[in-house]
Amino acid sequence: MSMIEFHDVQKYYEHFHALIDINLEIDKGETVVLIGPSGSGKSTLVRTINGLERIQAGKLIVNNHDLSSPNTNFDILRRDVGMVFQHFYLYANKTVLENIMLAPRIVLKMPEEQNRTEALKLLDMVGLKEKANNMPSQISGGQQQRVAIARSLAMKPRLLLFDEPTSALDPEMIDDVLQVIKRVTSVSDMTSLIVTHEMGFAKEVANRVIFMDAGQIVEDDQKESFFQQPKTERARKFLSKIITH
Ligand SMILES: Nc1ncnc2c1ncn2[C@@H]1O[C@H](COP(=O)(O)OP(=O)(O)OP(=O)(O)O)[C@@H](O)[C@H]1O
Repeated sequence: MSMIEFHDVQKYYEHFHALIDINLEIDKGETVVLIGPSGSGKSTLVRTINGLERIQAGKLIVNNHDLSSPNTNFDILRRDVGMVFQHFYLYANKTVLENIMLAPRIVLKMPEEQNRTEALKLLDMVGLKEKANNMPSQISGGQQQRVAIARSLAMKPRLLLFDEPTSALDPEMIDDVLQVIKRVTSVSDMTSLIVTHEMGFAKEVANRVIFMDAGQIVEDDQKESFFQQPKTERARKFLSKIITH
């Protein structure tokens, strides 16, 4: 069963053709990593999936919602589609625990006790239970990003999108966040699409790798084949330039 289907999708920013003939199908439960040079369209592609960017042509189906239709209800779509951004956007005037409990309380009308229990469980999962009553400004950037991940999970998304979740972090914070993402994507039956520049992480966590260049999907392959034998010269060049670890 598909979670995401792109059929001949085109996206323009004014006259700039940012996504060109995108055809892509991602099944429920897959963990897909999206890589490619800066400006190749990775963020744009991910942002079309929850309607932060609209497409101009083609068909885009996400969790059975047709995003190419003018009648799409994005509020309903976004209940099932979480997103973790480069910057964490926590509510600065609310505690870590309150940040996690807010959306389930308001959107899902979850009873308070259940909400608190589940939020604490999620904080435990991201290794931050002892920070529940701290304010976001009292924890590190890496810890804030782990709270943002817990906050997304609190809505029990079917699909979780990550847009360069570690690129705003100090190097020593990156590993903890990547380990949390790895844990989250391996224990649940959620579908995940992750834009990252961390190749070591992509090798560890992905089932499948999509490589974009200049607005197009150039390769779409199982992780092993992509990293061992990229099919195109563009992907070979990209892989030879980046530092792997
Ligand atoms: N709002 C916008 N208006 C006009 N052009 C845009 C807009 N957003 C992105 N672009 C352009 O679209 C192209 C793709 O951008 P996008 O951010 O999707 O690339 P990316 O692969 O995510 O890059 P990076 O790895 O640097 O984040 C770039 O050339 C960018 O300048």
